[in-house]
Amino acid sequence: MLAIRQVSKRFGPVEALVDVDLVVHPHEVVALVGDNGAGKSTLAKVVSGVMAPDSGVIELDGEPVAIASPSDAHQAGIATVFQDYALCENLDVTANLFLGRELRERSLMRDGEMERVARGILRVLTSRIPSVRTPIAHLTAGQRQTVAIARTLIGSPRLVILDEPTAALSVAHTAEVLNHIERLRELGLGVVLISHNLNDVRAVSDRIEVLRHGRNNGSFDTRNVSQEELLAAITGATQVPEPRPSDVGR
Ligand SMILES: Nc1ncnc2c1ncn2[C@@H]1O[C@H](COP(=O)(O)OP(=O)(O)OP(=O)(O)O)[C@@H](O)[C@H]1O
Repeated sequence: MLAIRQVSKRFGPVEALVDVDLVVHPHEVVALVGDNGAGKSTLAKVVSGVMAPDSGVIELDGEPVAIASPSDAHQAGIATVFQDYALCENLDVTANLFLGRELRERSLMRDGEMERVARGILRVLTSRIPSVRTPIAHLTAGQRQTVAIARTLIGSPRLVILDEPTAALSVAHTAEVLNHIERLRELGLGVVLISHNLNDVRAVSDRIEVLRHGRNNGSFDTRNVSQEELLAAITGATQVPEPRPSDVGR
């Protein structure tokens, strides 16, 4: 569905991305991992139209597409949840889901219809948010992440990119968000999960792509990769053998 080919992006002397490739299929969760500064967020921003790459091609269904703005990405069916969630605290769940894309009939907002759709989306995600009329300010961090993910489903996306969705969450809320990611896959979407948490990545992804210093540094089937292989790809280290007892103190 999505293919990123040979994408590069530089910030002055910093090579944030160098000839990066990434492919995502429908019904697939691809985890994008790498150390701080590896280029993960830059790649997410390029695919979501927040910043333009210096070179490279983005293809959807095998056809090159120009994603020059977030609105282009939205039109192409690409939705992204960034780390700050970008929710309005004073507005309720429904208003946040439809922010800037409100359903209207002539000039009147179709509140009832928006509420119905909001409830439907939260049901699909098996969310535990009690009411779609609750203001965001009254929600837990986990529930806010749920709303941010639910918002991606307005407008029927094909690909959802989640940038560190569990970074600020408790164990229970993390489990809930991982469950939402599984639901997105069941719905047939492609998901790119950017995460530092290898437990989360292992729990929910089908494939793991490693970035290191802005370059591809390994592609693994989640079921078959060992923790050591993953860490070696992330850190760039080759396997260091354990010191033998006879070496200790030398
Ligand atoms: N707007 C910018 N201006 C200058 N340098 C930037 C900018 N955005 C990112 N960089 C640099 O590009 C490189 C890649 O950054 P990026 O944020 O994509 O990495 P990351 O893998 O997402 O890291 P983290 O896990 O810490 O979020 C880093 O060296 C970073 O300092």
